[in-house]
Amino acid sequence: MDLKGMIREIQDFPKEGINFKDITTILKDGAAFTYVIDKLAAQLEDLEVDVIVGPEARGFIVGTPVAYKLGKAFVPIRKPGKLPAETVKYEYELEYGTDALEVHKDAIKPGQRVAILDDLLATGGTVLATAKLIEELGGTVVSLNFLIELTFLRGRETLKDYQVKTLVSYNEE
Ligand SMILES: O=P(O)(O)OC[C@H]1O[C@H](OP(=O)(O)OP(=O)(O)O)[C@H](O)[C@@H]1O
Ligand SMILES: Nc1ncnc2[nH]cnc12
Repeated sequence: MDLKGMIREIQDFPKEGINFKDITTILKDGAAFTYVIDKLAAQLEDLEVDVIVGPEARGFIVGTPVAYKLGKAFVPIRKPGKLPAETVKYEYELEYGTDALEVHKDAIKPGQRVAILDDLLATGGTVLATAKLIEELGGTVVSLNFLIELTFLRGRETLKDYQVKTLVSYNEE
């Protein structure tokens, strides 16, 4: 499956200088979407994962079907003010700005084994923040899995303490 050929690239979105990788062109193709979810799920088969965690919003798109396929729990990580119960918060930087993420305090039981899923690894800030939130709750992050990696942004260096797996990589903007 030529995933790279199916990912649409939009220059200067959401601001000048960013070459946006648009996965909606994969999502709207049932066979391609199924292929991606099956591949991401297969990477987790031997890791005895208890919980799949995904950051808003595109982490939900890849995380929830993988959790369903593996028969595992899903925990959403959300932008501030969206989760209704008591939360913990972590602030982080993105390729284009800064943001913060939250998780419910009771979302993870201490000792649970967690895989974090997202569509794209850029600087690694989003998923590092997600991993820190999980660890603050006592979870163990056993894998970070992405559809796309922008290698030139060196996210793997930010995430050097973790196992990182990706399906498609871009070596230059
Ligand atoms: O590795 P990083 O530099 O952190 O960048 C990657 C993150 O950026 C995008 O999300 P975005 O914050 O644009 O939010 P969205 O999923 O709601 O579109 C993407 O879905 C990743 O979560
Ligand atoms: N270049 C990019 N394309 C799509 N999503 C992103 N998130 C951060 N950088 C991105």
